[in-house]
Amino acid sequence: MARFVDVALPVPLDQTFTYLTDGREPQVGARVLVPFSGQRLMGVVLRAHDEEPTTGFELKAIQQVLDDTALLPPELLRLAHWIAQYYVAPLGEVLRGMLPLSAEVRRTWLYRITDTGRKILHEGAEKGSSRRSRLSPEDQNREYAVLNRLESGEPTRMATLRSATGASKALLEGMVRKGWLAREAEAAERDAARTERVIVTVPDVRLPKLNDNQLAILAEMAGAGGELSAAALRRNLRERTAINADGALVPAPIPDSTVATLIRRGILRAEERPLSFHLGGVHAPGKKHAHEHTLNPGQQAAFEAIHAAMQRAAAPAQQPADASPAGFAPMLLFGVTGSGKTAVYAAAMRSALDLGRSALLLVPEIGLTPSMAGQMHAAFGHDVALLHSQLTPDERAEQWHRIRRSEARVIIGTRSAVFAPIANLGLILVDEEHDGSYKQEETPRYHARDVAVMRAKLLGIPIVLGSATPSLESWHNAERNRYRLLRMDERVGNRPLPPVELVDMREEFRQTGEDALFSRELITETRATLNRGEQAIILLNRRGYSYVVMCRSCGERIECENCAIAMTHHRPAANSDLHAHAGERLECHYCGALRRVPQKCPHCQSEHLYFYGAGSQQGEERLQAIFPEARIGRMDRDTVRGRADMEHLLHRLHAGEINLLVGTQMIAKGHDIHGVTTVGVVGCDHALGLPDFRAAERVFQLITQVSGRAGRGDAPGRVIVQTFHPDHYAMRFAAMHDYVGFADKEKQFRRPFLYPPFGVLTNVLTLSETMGEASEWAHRLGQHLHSAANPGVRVLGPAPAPVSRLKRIFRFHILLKADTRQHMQAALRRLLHFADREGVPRRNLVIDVDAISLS
Ligand SMILES: Nc1ncnc2c1ncn2[C@@H]1O[C@H](COP(=O)(O)OP(=O)(O)OP(=O)(O)O)[C@@H](O)[C@H]1O
Ligand SMILES: [Zn+2]
Repeated sequence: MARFVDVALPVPLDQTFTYLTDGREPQVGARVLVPFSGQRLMGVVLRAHDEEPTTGFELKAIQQVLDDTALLPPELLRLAHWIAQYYVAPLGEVLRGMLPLSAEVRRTWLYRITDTGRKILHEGAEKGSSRRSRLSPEDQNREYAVLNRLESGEPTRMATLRSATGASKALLEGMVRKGWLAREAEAAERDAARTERVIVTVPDVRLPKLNDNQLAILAEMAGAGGELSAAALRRNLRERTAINADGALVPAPIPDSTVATLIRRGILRAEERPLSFHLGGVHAPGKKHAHEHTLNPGQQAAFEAIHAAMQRAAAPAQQPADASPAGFAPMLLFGVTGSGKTAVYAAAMRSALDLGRSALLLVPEIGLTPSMAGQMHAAFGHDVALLHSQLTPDERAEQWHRIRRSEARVIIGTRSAVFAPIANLGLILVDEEHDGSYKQEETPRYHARDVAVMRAKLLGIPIVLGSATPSLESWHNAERNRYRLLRMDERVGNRPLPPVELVDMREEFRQTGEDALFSRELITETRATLNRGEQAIILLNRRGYSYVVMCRSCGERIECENCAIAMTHHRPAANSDLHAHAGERLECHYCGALRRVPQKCPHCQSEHLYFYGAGSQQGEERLQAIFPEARIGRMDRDTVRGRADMEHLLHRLHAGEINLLVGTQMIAKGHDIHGVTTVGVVGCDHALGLPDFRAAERVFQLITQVSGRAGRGDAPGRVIVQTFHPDHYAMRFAAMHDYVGFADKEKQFRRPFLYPPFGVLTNVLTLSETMGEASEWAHRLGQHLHSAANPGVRVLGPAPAPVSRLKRIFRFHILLKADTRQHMQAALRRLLHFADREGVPRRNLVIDVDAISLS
């Protein structure tokens, strides 16, 4: 037995820690609790050995072994090592990110009867309890009760046994010592029974005479496909609106008791379902699910390429324990908006299952695209597990263990699902691979898309990155044949991509003399759309009412007290009890700070405060004034706080209850609403001016994606983009639906400056509560970087970060660009050593490899 174990701990130090095993040798990959500078920390065992450490410190012993077997399989341990190396992140922090949350540490015991136990039970049954025992007769009876209870062989939880038999924990442990029972740890069993109430329309009932409210409920249920969680239904009924005799939209709530009446009359039915299986029911009535389509030739070709790659990967039999990268097959599925990528994903995952493998689908944010999870649920039923950030720690643990026990073989999740402990993984899909939410913005600062590629490589399996607007990084890889390019250039059903018109807002001003928010063109087109009974979407990519509050006298903007960020003005919400922050206020969108709208300028006491820059809230108000008859909905962080809000909004859109939608970039995310024919883009220009080399790429992506929402049904679509920079190449190529043209142009700008994908980028930040310290550290690191021999590395800065203060922390940064990853990693290791020597605390240093946000 090994005397020592090396443990990775979640502390910002790039090393592991050695502990004495004290006779309890945990498996590599198991979790342990250990003492660490006065605390008890959970760590993961990486190595067991007999090499006496030479540090001279007195070694401590592990306090508790939490898992009998490795919680993380070797595959994920290898991935963790890669991440720690690649992102220059402490291994313990990487591992912590891989495991379900610490709620998991509370574990339960399962007891099982042994052969000895069975023998005792049978002897007792024959002879009565005549054995010699030090126990009281009551306790002896309890022991028999326990054995009886376990006789079937089913492992049973301690709590269940205790309440069923009255046995104490000590009594059970005594039985384990005598060898009558075996005990094993099982952390997740306790959550298996979590359920929720779902309301279902009973099919084929003859309807009795119903009143208006009852009919409205049935319509609501039909709109949701005949099935809705009780909570969602209750909420939809509470917030229901109707059009009154004057044509105005008025609140028309329906009491919950009406649902109960319908259940009593056998028209609806309530069912208890395991919680994890309600995956979002937003689906337009009559619309087919992704897996129900017969693939068109473009989809079929993409599918066949993926299928063939899976078959090749499956060929060598020794996976995954001895994975060779032979089956690794990265593919970029470049399919225009509305080309039907979801159906390709569904078909590919189906064939992974047919080959006896599991499949992982990563999505940017489940809350924003509930229909993706819903589609996969429709296709794969209870084979699906969901992992996303809105789960409670217990729910998360439950899903995690379902996956680990291979009860779910189709795993859908956001960023951290890339670490799901999936056995026999055969395919990884990354939807909307360009999406910024795949990047984790705290330690370990990994990019889930890139980690997914590495996981596929370590396992030797295919991976598909899908997008209508691939990141330049992925595109570059496809161009250099590192990724196989699969293209779908056509929309399904031969639908055309919508024509995009750029409206020059400078010209608009010259002609009208007015600084209008909406151009005449957009208003005319929107009116025509609404009159035709179609739907329109307008993007206003800032939330709130006005995003700048400025003093006319001194010119100062009102900034957040905690952050170097202008505050946004919010007006009271119309139906204010729905929102956490009602009332008129200023809000910081970085730290959430609120303050009252001041009467006077805080700097010069002038009373002339000026509010400008329309956000989505103001957009909604102005649109309502222009189109009083329109049924307007708003989609932004103020109206959509969770998945239920999003589902509710989408549901009303599909049902046509909303015919004009205004919102932030949330409206651009993958929604497939067939009635939308017109899309307007207002005020995207500011993003072009941001100090970030990806600004043009982001604007191109946003315009292309939001344009992609138009014309997905039978009627053709049309897009109107208002801009002050109609000649900017991001605008021009987006208007022409020319991704390749955009990428070529963009590369010309990036290549000479060694920006990704031509170079490797790292943003190094120093953080401190005092400006002096942050600045001084940055300058010392800067000096080191400028003077050290770091071949192939260019250094920009130090300088205050674009957001120079965030949540009261001052921020300086240095940008590093390198020709190769090796050069970058060498420079970063040297930098960390230097920082360590100079006493710059690791906590105050951010090393953001492949940084996505430079602010
Ligand atoms: N073979 C097919 N025939 C007809 N319709 C199809 C077919 N495949 C998919 N569809 C439908 O086409 C629409 C668009 O599909 P989907 O949402 O998957 O597009 P997408 O490629 O993901 O687009 P985006 O990038 O804009 O999200 C959906 O309504 C889907 O049901
Ligand atoms: Zn703030």
